[in-house]
This record gives sequence, structure tokens and C-alpha cells, in this order.
Amino acid sequence: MLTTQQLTFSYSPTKRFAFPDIHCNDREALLILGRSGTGKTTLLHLLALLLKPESGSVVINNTDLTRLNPAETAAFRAAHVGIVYQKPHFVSALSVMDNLLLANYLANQPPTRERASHLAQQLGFADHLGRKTTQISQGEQQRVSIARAVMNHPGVILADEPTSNLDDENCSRVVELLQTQSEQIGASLIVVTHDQRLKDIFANRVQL
Ligand SMILES: Nc1ncnc2c1ncn2[C@@H]1O[C@H](COP(=O)(O)OP(=O)(O)OP(=O)(O)O)[C@@H](O)[C@H]1O
Repeated sequence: MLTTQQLTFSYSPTKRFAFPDIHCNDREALLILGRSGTGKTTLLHLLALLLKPESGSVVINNTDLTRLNPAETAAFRAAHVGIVYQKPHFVSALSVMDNLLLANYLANQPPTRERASHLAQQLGFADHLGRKTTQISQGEQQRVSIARAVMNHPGVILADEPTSNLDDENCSRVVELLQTQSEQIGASLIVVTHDQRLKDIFANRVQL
């Protein structure tokens, strides 16, 4: 479960954001819609405590992230928050399998190869586990990032514009994968986007 209260953030005295409160239960999905520049990525980074809010709280599974020190924040994020970035970030020297296992490593957990193989099977890239991430297509890379985000069974999955560069068919497919995966692990799924096609898919929406 994720809730925020009275979140504010400033890049500068003239660039200040006050975000609406957000509430997303376990097994629920929430769409945060906004035009370019309204602060969607900023909000997602605040939810993941990649940025520190100026004021307000971000509570995930009863832990107020804003009260944690930087080391505690990093450890909490690695274990409890799965992030699907707009553009995938991988370690290019490592195989797809090792990029998935990196999620375990960063959360200080033993490697779960079976889970990685299972997810690769479900998301359709099982044949590519031994390849480098530069040797697979962009669509495959995106599915690998979804798998990596759910490796540690996080309580919250955050996705930044996961469908903006996709055609209608792949848009539906990626949303379905995100929803299926988050339901399977009982997570809260939060998607930030300007993609109006997602409006009809998500019942719960916040407009920025
Ligand atoms: N590091 C930064 N320093 C100063 N201003 C920034 C910084 N990052 C973003 N901004 C500004 O804050 C505003 C919100 O940026 P943000 O990336 O959150 O918007 P967004 O809604 O995700 O936009 P888009 O849909 O175009 O990605 C923009 O006007 C942007 O120029």
C-alpha cells in the first residue's frame, strides 16, 4: 500500500510543485495522468524517494520513507519498490539473467534464479536469458525491466510512461503484463503517463 500526504517539491523558488494526495491499496492500480511538464516524473521519483520532498510524507507498507536516512531509504527501495523506468537501465556488460539477479543483490537477498527463469517464461524472453541486454529488442528490454521490477515481490510497482512509444497492440500488452504481475504478487501498481489511451483501462485515476 502507498499513501502520500501534502507532498511538495521545489527545483528552484520559481519551480515548485504541490501534489494531490495519493492512495493506492495492495492489489490496486492507479493511473496518474498529466501533460508534459506537469511533474509526473518528479512525482514518481518522490514516491520512490529518489528525490527528497520539501514537505509531506510517502508511506509504503506502514513505513514513512521520509523518516529514513539515505542508507535505509536505498535498502527499503531495493526490497519493497519495483521501478519500471521510461527507458530501461541495464548493466550492459551483464547478461539478461544477471541483470535480473542484480535486483536480488541490491536488496541484499540471495539470487533467485528460478524466479528469474519463471518470469522470463511468463514474459516471453526465456530464450534470451544468456544474451547481453544490448542484444535484445526494445520491446524485449521493456519486458525484462518489468521482470526486474517484480523480482523481489515488491509491495509497490512504479512505472514511468511505460507505453508512450508503443503502438496500440503493444500498449495493451505492456499494461496487461504490469497488471498481471502486480496482481500476482499483491502489489500496488502506480503508472504515471500522458498516454490518454490508458484512461479507459484504469478505474482509479489522478490528474496532475
Ligand atoms: N533537475 C531539474 N532542475 C530544474 N527543473 C527541473 C528538473 N527536472 C525537471 N525540471 C522541470 O520540472 C518540470 C516537471 O518535470 P517532470 O520531468 O517531472 O515533468 P513530466 O510531467 O514528467 O514531463 P514529461 O511528460 O515531458 O516527461 C518541468 O518543467 C521540468 O523542466
